[in-house]
Amino acid sequence: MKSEATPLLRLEQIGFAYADGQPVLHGIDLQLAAGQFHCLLGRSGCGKTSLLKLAAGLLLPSSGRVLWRGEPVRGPLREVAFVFQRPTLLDWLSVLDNVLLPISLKQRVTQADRELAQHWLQRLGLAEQAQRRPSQLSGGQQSRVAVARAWMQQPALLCMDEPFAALDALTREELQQDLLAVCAEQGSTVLFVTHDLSEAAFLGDQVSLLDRGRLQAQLQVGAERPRSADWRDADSFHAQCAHLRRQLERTR
Ligand SMILES: Nc1ncnc2c1ncn2[C@@H]1O[C@H](COP(=O)(O)OP(=O)(O)OP(=O)(O)O)[C@@H](O)[C@H]1O
Repeated sequence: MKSEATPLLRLEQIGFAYADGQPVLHGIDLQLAAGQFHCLLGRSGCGKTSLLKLAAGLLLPSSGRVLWRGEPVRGPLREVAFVFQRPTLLDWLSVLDNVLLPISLKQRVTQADRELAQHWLQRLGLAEQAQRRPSQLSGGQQSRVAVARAWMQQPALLCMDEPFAALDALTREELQQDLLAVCAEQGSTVLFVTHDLSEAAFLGDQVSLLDRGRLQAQLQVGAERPRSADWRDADSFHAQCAHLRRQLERTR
């Protein structure tokens, strides 16, 4: 019998190598409880995306195991939604139909599905854009559509791979703020890849710092939720960033 304390996701001593045989990840232990926001932080090429794919069952480990609700993962997890750096929207569909895509690929779209999609578009400030094509939107708006589409799936875990990295600094901060607000409303569990330490400090409850495929440190971010935009100006936020920077500087 699984205890109440079974984490949603547990990675045990994960090692991974791609087909070319080069090891990419070594002995990673990580766990994620329901409702947590966990950031994977590290320099380019340290293995963040590979770890995210392993967590979602898109890759299988070479050694160790991934447990989802206490059960070994053997393939892609259906309860997981992904948001990538590029929004990957289909330009021959309207914004609304892009948001509905996870549903329309599986079954006939109902009126309730349309209402839910409209809800997410409205929640992310895109109500006016529903009938436009993705190419008619700004980069920030396209990222919002990708986030709305992920929420349509009502995922138990949201995996995000540098979703805001291509955006300008202010738009990125607005999206981070909106993401936190929706996560708080939904009680979402998020695994979020970034190489931006201030993004990790602002969003994460925990930050796992990766260095050349190894977990170098795991840090708790001591700030309470909800975190407002004002927190970015607070001494405690700057202290978190400075702490992460010192840890990151130890990596190469
Ligand atoms: N399909 C693949 N086949 C072989 N090696 C790969 C493949 N994908 C990634 N790698 C290698 O695995 C290592 C980790 O890559 P990964 O994309 O996980 O890092 P990352 O930290 O997400 O990088 P970035 O921040 O630049 O996106 C790199 O050395 C990369 O070259």
